[in-house]
Amino acid sequence: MSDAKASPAPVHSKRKIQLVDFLLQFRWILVIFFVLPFSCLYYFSIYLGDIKSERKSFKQRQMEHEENVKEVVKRLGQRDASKDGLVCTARPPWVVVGMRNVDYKRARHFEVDLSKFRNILEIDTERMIAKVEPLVNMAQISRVTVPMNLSLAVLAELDDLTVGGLINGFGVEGSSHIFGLFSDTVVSLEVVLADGRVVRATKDNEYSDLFYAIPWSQGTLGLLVSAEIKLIPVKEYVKLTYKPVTGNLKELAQAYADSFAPRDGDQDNPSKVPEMVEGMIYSPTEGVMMTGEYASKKEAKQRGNVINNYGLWFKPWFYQHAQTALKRGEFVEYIPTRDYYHRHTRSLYWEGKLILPFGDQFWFRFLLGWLMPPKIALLKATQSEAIRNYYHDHHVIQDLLVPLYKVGDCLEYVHREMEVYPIWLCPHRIYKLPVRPMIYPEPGFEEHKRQGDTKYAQMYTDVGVYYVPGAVLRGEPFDGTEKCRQLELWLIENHGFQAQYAVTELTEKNFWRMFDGGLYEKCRRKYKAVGTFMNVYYKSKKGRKTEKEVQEAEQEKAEEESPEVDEPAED
Ligand SMILES: NC(=O)C1=CN([C@@H]2O[C@H](COP(=O)(O)OP(=O)(O)OC[C@H]3O[C@@H](n4cnc5c(N)ncnc54)[C@H](OP(=O)(O)O)[C@@H]3O)[C@@H](O)[C@H]2O)C=CC1
Ligand SMILES: C=C(/C=C/[C@@H](C)[C@H]1CC[C@H]2C3=CC=C4C[C@@H](O)CC[C@]4(C)[C@H]3CC[C@]12C)C(C)C
Repeated sequence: MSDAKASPAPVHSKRKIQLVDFLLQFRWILVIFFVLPFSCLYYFSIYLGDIKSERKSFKQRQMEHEENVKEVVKRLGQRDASKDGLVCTARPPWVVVGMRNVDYKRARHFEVDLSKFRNILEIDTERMIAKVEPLVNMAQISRVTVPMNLSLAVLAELDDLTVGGLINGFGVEGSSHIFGLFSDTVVSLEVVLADGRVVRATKDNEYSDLFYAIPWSQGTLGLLVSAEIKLIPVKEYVKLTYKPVTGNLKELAQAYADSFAPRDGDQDNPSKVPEMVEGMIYSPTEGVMMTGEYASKKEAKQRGNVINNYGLWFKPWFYQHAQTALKRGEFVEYIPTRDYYHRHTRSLYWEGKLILPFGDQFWFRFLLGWLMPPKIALLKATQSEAIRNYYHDHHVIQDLLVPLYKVGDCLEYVHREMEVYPIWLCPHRIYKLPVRPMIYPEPGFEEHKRQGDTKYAQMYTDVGVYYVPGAVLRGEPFDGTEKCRQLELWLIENHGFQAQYAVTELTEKNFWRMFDGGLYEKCRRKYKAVGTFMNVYYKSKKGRKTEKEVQEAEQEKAEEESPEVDEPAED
């Protein structure tokens, strides 16, 4: 019998208005007078740091990198296992992009400061590789590579996302139906292990197990100090086609699949598969599918073509602009490539609407649009406990990774249980690998020859569900915690995965039903992470860590080491 039972029919009683409703309603005052100006200064100081970094030669950056790695090794060596806590990075909880409370950083732990690791170390145009440190963020890398007509193969959308977070967690973008997740575009990882050894892990060297185990491990196998990432050639513009679709949710899901996955299975044929894809579902009956191709400046500037300089501060928010296709019909425009990559940043997808309800109005965009977006770190630093809890209890921010053929079911589930719109759809491959990492395709998927699948990868979709649920908008009760728990069970039953930046209610048993722990545990023991780094479930679990939990985590020992696993790793 199904574990993830659908909830009973909606209760139409009214939810009591609480203090937090007022806090949210008037949050814009704090945002306009404090968060936005300080965000601007914050962004500017980061920008100055980037410029300072860019003025150094690659050689100098590499030399500094080597010194900084030595400092990390030294710091790890200073840890006294008998009294210090387990290791994690020194990034404060409020600085990170995710929704989790990062409670493990509020309990006993041993911090390693990686803040100096913010340089682009090399752009190798022959190997088509960017070597970067883990705190390099998406805005920084696109600012350097796009003018060179190069880009990371998967360039995650929000400016502030870091390479370290995207590799140790997950990253996805409109090109992921070709290249997979962010971690699939990584060529090598330079990692400081628990015992202080610095190793370079690639797909096919002696550390290939570590290479495959690091994605989704949340920094619990070692400290990443640099990564080589695949670059692709790009052009100055993206020619974007907005196609409106109507029908029921299953029909919308099919139209979305048809927008990038040829029904004849010719998924690797560039003439049939667009270079970029995303879908927006605006209601149970309406959506807009967007497909993009890189285009040269010459092509974009040809007579009759519409250029949309989307980076200009007063431009309408992207999801609203795309929605106009429902009224005006299919249209095409040329967007400068970097503006396209960061198209959802200014409005934080559509979460900006709740934070600044008039942020999308023309007068606001024109006067203050240049200050947008508020820095997520400052929003988090200034949100009270009440607002934080509100986001857990009466809001949904989740990314659901589901097989493409289940997108229709997933949309119906989300509609029935949460009624959140708009919904973001972004296809991505999950590769069949020689080993089984934490996330993996459905066993035997290739036999079904489903739309989007190839012999070597199953096509998935990131279903992004962010916003206020219908019940909450109507003033009815909504139990966010229970809805989240049910959603996670639905994902487990449907071979789906939950993005780890989002809040989770998973028990440890269910966490390891969703994610595969085989390779991860093996690497934890082989690379002596047990007893030095926290366990990924301990990091993910919601709620303050009790002293008992902290002690248990610190005392965790690899009790069932199999001899084959226990072999010391070679240098
Ligand atoms: N478009 C997209 O793909 C989007 C992705 N996201 C997700 O948001 C998350 C947050 O991003 P961000 O703020 O950049 O990352 P975080 O700083 O939140 O890092 C995420 C995890 O990775 C670990 N980590 C980060 N850097 C290192 C390192 N150098 N060595 C070892 N472990 C490391 C962190 O460990 P520790 O806890 O020790 O600090 C943490 O557990 C990402 O994981 C990403 O998946 C969110 C929005 C959009
Ligand atoms: C995963 C993706 C995108 C996700 C974004 C929509 C969310 C990622 C982090 C989210 C936020 C973090 C912290 C916040 C502070 C709160 O006070 C308000 C909400 C928010 C700004 C929140 C908003 C949604 C996110 C930006 C990709 C894969 C598309």
